[in-house]
Amino acid sequence: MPVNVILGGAGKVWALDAAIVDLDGTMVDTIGDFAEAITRMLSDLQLPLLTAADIEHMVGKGTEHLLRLALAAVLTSAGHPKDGLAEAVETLFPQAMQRYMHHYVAINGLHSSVYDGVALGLQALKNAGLRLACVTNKPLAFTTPLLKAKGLDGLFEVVFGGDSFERKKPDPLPLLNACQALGASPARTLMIGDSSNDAQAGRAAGCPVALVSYGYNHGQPVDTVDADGFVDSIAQLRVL
Ligand SMILES: O=C(O)COP(=O)(O)O
Ligand SMILES: [Mg+2]
Repeated sequence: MPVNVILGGAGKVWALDAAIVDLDGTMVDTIGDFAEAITRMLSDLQLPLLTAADIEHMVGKGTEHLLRLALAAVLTSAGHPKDGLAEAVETLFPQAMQRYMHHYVAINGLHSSVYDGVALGLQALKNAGLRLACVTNKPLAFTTPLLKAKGLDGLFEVVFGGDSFERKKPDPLPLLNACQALGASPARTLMIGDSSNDAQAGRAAGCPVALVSYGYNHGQPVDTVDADGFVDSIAQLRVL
């Protein structure tokens, strides 16, 4: 029996069997973790530092993308011309990645917190009969311990990271694989995320999409993103 869920205030009712939930910016505010690991990495490379606000705009498309944007920003601020910037980023990239991974594992979860309504809202969806998966672009080695540290691991039947498959969100592949793992059809699996990245992946997979209003969305207002509903808290996804 599908579960009827309303996506937001005036939202339409969706008959659902499952939900896929994004991690960074949707369940956990992890900007503090990203900022700490990037600061330590940039210090190791003796490069200028970035603010947490700068970093917030760069999160959501996986670690490689984040590090390339961070390196390009600091090289530019240090006066590097646009010409040859991409090559300079690639030269620094392997060492940046090595230092970043080293630091992130040490601080994972220490500078981050679960958003209001996440545990309550997801538990209500699960109690109503929805099967839950977590699909994030965060590396799986950081995802599993973070979910556990924040007491969210027991909610999910399956958890996939940015390195679990050949392609990451916004590609639909991780969502389609999650639907398959849950034995649910995409049309009856809700994608819950915070960004256009999640919405695009959801649309391409054929999943309905609900976005939270408080996440990162690459520094853009989230209400302009094509989605089926918007909520200020996951607890606002109401089961009928
Ligand atoms: O880009 C990341 O590392 C994480 O992003 P996500 O959890 O929002 O998918
Ligand atoms: Mg996100």
